[in-house]
Formats: sequence, structure tokens, C-alpha cells
Amino acid sequence: MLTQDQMKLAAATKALEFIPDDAVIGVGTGSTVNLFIEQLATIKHRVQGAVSSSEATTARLKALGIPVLDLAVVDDLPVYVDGADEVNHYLHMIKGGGGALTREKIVAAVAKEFICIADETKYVTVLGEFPLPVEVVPMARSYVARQMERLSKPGIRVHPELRMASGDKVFQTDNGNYILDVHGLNIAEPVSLETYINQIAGVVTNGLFAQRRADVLILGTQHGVEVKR
Ligand SMILES: O=C[C@H](O)[C@H](O)[C@H](O)COP(=O)(O)O
Repeated sequence: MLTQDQMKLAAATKALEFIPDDAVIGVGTGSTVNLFIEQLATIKHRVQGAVSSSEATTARLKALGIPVLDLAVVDDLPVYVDGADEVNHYLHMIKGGGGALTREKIVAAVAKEFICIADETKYVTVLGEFPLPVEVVPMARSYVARQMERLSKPGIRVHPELRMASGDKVFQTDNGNYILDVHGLNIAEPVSLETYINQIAGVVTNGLFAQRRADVLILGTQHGVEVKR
């Protein structure tokens, strides 16, 4: 029986086959991506560098000698590799468990191909068991929380929770914002919910990646690596 980390590593290693020569690569954030970064370091001589989606990823890339470029000076990003907290059969995702959703969404928007690397525990029929991260401007946190609660239905309570770092310290994103983790959503229509939440004043973005879904899912399973499109 493989561990979750072994399945993540298998998916991260397979992703190397999707990396074109001499390209700048978009790199996401999280434990699965950290394994990918270690693999990417083994072929760093054949890439120009990486665009990073978080301060944590930037530090790891630099530590392994992979040049980090500013997205603003990169015109062509053929591939973006990132993990997910949940991914459904249409390759819509929930992301942002590590709080990097906004920069991830920006880099993903620029990239031609989004390659999601995940282990089989992330593969779901309906998104929403994982609480949906919503990045908010700090002063809007209570207003946005109230708007999210209005998504409750009879028998289903939608419950936003302000993400804490430790003790009574509020978690802050790389952009200086807060995260509401929204529990109780059963997401039957990810594209319309993504749009709806993003229109609430004070929301920077939410962790649904449905309008810009993954193009390829590399899934580490107990029976080997599966590639889905
Ligand atoms: O903000 C974090 C990212 O969206 C990650 O891609 C996501 O949380 C998955 O992370 P992990 O690979 O650690 O499960």
C-alpha cells in the first residue's frame, strides 16, 4: 500500500514529461509542488527558469538554483504545474489550502496549459467537502462572511471561518489579505459559484478554479499514475 506522499511523488515525477525545453515554467504552491520542485531541479539545465505563485515557492526554487522570473516580464508561459485540494471529473478544482490562491490564479491565467498534480485522495465527484478558501481585503471580512452565510439552504448551513495562523494571530496571505474558509458548500455548479463569489465587494478571489480549470490531471493512485484530460 502506497502512502499519500508516495502517490504525490509519483504524480510530481510524471509531470517532468510535460516540461518543454528552454521554457519558463509556472510553479504553484504546496506539498505536492514541493516534490515537483525537487524533480524540476534535476532538469534545471534545460529550462530558462520559473514564475512563482508564492513567497514559499520562490524560496524553494532559489534554494535549488532555479532562476525565478517576474511574471510581468514573461510573455510566454507554456505550462503551469500546481496541486489541488480537490479536483472533480471535469478538472475543476478547489485550491488555496496553503493560502496562495490569488497568485496561483494569476499565473494559471497566463499559462497555456494547467497541469494539476495530485494524489487520489483529492479526486472527488462533487467539490466542497474541503472548505472553500476566499481571499478578502481585511476590512471586508465580516461583510463577505455574512454574504457567504446567505448561501445556506434549508438543512445546509454555510459557515465561513476566518483562517488563523497560530493562537489569536490571523493568517495573512502573501498579499497582506485574510482568508475565509467556507464550510458547508456543496458545489454543484463550480463555474457560476466562482463568478458569484468573485463579485462580492471585498473579495480578492476565491479558490474555485473552474473558469480556468486544469487541462491535464496527473493523479497518483494505488495502481500507478493516471493522466486525465
Ligand atoms: O494554496 C495552496 C495551493 O492551492 C495548493 O495547490 C493546494 O493547497 C494543494 O496543496 P497540497 O499539495 O499541499 O495538498
